[in-house]
Amino acid sequence: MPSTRAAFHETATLIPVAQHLERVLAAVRADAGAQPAARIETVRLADAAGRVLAASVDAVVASPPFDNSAMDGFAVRWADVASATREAPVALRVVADHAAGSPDAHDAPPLGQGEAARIMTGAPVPAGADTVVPVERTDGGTTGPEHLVQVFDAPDLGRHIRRAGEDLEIGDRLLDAGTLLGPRQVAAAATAGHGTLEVVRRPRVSVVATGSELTEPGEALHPGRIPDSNSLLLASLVREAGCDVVEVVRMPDDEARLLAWLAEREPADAVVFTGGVSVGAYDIVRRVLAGLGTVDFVRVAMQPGSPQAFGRLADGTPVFGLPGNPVAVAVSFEVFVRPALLALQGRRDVQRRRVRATAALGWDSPAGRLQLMPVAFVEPGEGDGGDAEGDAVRPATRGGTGSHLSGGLAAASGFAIVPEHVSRVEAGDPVDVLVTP
Ligand SMILES: Nc1nc2c(c(=O)[nH]1)N[C@H]1C(S)=C(S)[C@@H](COP(=O)(O)OP(=O)(O)OC[C@H]3O[C@@H](n4cnc5c(N)ncnc54)[C@H](O)[C@@H]3O)O[C@H]1N2
Ligand code: MOO
Repeated sequence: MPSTRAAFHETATLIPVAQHLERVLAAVRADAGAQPAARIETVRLADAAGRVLAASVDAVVASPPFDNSAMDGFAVRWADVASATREAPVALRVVADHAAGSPDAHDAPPLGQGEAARIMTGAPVPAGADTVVPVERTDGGTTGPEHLVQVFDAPDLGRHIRRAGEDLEIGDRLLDAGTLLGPRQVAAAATAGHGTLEVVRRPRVSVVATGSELTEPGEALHPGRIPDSNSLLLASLVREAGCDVVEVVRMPDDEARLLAWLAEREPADAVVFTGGVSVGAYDIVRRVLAGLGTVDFVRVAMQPGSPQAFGRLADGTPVFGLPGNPVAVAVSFEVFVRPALLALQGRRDVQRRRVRATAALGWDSPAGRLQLMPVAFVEPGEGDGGDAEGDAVRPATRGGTGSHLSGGLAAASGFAIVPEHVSRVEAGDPVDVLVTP
């Protein structure tokens, strides 16, 4: 029977969350700075949403690229129509017709006195014209040999013309390196003249769940067994953080299996283990990785998710050892792994959005530890804090703080952050919430 004696030599020192995070971020930022060329690839704009920019992006064409009409109507010389009223309209000769996309306006002779050009929204404004009269302020123009338009009412000088470069001048900085590209950023890059962008190659991440009790989800449970939920959770969180999952492995608590996997694993930019990091007799991740001498096993002043491991495998790959309890895994990922995976991609802001909310129900928190409580947002009126201002939250798990209550994670929309010095959150107290998808 394996010994647990080593456990009794553990130091009980709790490391502050910020200190452990700093150590993790410093290590992965060093990796992100190494071999910059190998970390970059060029993608078409159509494939760029969800990627992180490797280099800043400047406008190579102006927006708009040329002066164009903001209205369907008539391009005019303002001085010709300044006096127009419904009672005394001004008649102009319609000498051209400019549709959006038509190159004609660029080459057309300048509008002369008493002349107008019919123009559609987005069409280039011809030389000589300084104002566009919307069609509603005219008789619409006549057809026939004498193309005339009656202007009933003059807009201000220069109205309804969208000037070249008023949105972006050539050379304007559009996006900074490290920006996560979404639909709006990709569309803006198209406007600014780009067809492709340089992005950071997606980090490749392996996920390994250890535990002899773990069973394929959906399969019949033999006595003592539970479904493996952590590997699914981690693989989808890894993808949500912009990475590719290269391997998802489930293995029993068997040192030989772990050593064999380490010897033949796929190359990766990071490896995330769950389970087997604590002081149990069968905690193989701890036994094997601690033996490498490059992985530290620590206790962080956090609840849940206190036991944490971080370091490097023999070939230098960063490795996380997260605890096995499912809520602890979800919290550990948010607090340490996700920021690290974003930093590996050169993202500057690696933290989730935080909102201030109100506790709808009270709960306990362990003094001396930062608590991350999975919470659900409650509808106004639901729960005790119904009259509180702003969003209200309640613990998502039915039983409170237990880190095995993974079913309750289904209701969570974030994690309330309870500071170390607080031992009880009362209904009505303000709490900061990390908002997660
Ligand atoms: N004597 C002590 N025992 C424990 C301590 C301690 O300080 N002293 N810490 C407890 C805390 S807190 C945590 S967290 C766990 C961490 O232990 P391990 O990382 O070694 O995790 P396991 O023992 O392998 O598993 C813990 C728990 O989680 C379940 N589990 C594991 N993997 C999965 C998975 N893939 N899917 C779903 N559930 C999983 C596992 O069955 C256990 O119930 O240690 C405490 N004990
Ligand atoms: O640290 Mo454990 O993660 O509380 O369950």
